Amino acid sequence: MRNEDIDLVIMDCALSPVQQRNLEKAFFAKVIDRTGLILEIFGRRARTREGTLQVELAHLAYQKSRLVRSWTHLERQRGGFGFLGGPGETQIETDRRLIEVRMKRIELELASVKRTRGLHRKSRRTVPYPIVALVGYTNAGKSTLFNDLTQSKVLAEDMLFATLDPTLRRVSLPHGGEIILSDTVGFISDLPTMLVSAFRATLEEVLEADVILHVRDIAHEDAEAQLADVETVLSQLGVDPSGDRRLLEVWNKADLLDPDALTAAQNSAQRRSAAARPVIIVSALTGQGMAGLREAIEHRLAQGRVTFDVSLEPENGSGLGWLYENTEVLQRTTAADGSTLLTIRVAPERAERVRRKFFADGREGQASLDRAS
Ligand SMILES: Nc1nc2c(ncn2[C@@H]2O[C@H](COP(=O)(O)OP(=O)(O)OP(=O)(O)O)[C@@H](O)[C@H]2O)c(=O)[nH]1
Ligand SMILES: [Mg+2]
Repeated sequence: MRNEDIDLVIMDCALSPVQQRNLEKAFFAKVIDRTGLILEIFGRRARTREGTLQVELAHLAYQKSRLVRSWTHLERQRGGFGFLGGPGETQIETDRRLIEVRMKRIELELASVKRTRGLHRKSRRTVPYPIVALVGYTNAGKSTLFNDLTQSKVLAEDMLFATLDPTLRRVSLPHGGEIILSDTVGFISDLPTMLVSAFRATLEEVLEADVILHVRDIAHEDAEAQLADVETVLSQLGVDPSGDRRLLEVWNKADLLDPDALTAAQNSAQRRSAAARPVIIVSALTGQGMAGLREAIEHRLAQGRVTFDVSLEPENGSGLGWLYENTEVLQRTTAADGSTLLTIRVAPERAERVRRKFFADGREGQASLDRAS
């Protein structure tokens, strides 16, 4: 190894600090493990305050876990004399406390950054745009898809974790509905749990989304394994991959499939969609299938939404304003007597407010539930 002029060895597994040290001695080169590498990449990609803080938190959690491990190792060496303590132990205890203090501080700062973002989200929520979140394995094409849908230029690169910070944009759907699309960090197999928890704040966007697009690189040789990995992370976050009705699978990079593979994919997508687990096949690069994706998002959002026909007195300007601000106005006409007739649509959780505000006399017959499925 010495002769090969190698500076860095990356092990695709987890290493204990002792293993790492022994390997460094043997290789005469710096050695890092899988988590160390992921942290390194994350550190380079972080752009926003939130991203930087999350990476730092993950780094500290990593360091702390390694202190614990070497501490038990020392314990074992000392056998039954642990109660005597020792210089090594004291040092490690101090280090650990210092790390904990810093982690606490970062968590507080993260909470405040997140609160500000939460406020933003809340003000966004009063504008009734549903949120559509992109999730998927790193390099699956989420950002490319995001750029196509939003006509913007978020960094999309053939590299791991090109996206680290959440990015939000507004998108218009074919029938005029608007959504907020959210691009986010990609997943990877064996994503260390400390990274998942450090990035929880970012990934929580996903939990609040109205539709979750799971973007898959369907041409990748490990497509099935990546599917399993992403579903594991989703479960860790509290999204049930097989039961959550908000999930839509997007099979991306269809342009890379040969005709036979494409036909096979189309057939299995059809079967899945018949079983109410819709799959949309696209190529974010060529644009193939993207119109279908937009429609599928729209369709999914319409599910469970309640449509009302509301009639407003001509002088009820505030009611009109409220409806435009809080609901999706599908149609508006003026009746002969000057009153305004509106057809509006709202998410199920808003339907009650509309009822109370405009149907106090209990004319429930005017609401109808969309049953598109
Ligand atoms: N051939 C082909 N390449 C694609 C397609 N979509 C994305 N790519 C390429 O795949 C690579 C990764 O795309 P990104 O959009 O950065 O992937 P991502 O999922 O955002 O990746 P991370 O942010 O790293 O998690 C880029 O080189 C894209 O050009 C597609 O439909 N077809
Ligand atoms: Mg990306």
